[in-house]
Amino acid sequence: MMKKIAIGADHAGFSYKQPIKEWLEANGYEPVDYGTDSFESVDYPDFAHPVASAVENGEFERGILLCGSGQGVCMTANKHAGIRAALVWEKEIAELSRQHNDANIICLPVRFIELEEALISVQKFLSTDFESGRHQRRVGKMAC
Ligand SMILES: O=C(CO)[C@H](O)[C@H](O)[C@H](O)COP(=O)(O)O
Repeated sequence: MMKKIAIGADHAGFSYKQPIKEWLEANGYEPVDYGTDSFESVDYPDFAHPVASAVENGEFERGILLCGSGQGVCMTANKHAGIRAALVWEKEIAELSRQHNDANIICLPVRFIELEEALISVQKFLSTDFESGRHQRRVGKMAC
């Protein structure tokens, strides 16, 4: 199931969507693209909600969201009860978001991260396991 990855962006995240899709395909993943498809100004919740819903309902194990700062898509995705969306700006944060937080969506700030760092972060996000143990207890306390 992990092989299918949901990906979505607003206009500010659009420029990294294609390179990330190409990296996913080159590394054995199957990206499913929820848009947007141009630099025309759009509203990030219109793309973050569908990706979050698809991960939440089990269609995908992981998702990738892109916007200018990463904040808008992250805040939107985290409105979904089954989502743990992580704002990631470098690879170690990506690893920690998996090891400690069992993140199921990575949110990348395309206006503030180099493409190479974004790609390495995606790689870490997809290949790092949750450590469980004390972290499972904490993740279990997230819901309110
Ligand atoms: O949600 C955001 C910021 O909280 C994202 O970074 C958006 O991509 C950004 O707000 C878009 O800004 P723009 O001036 O409309 O291009």
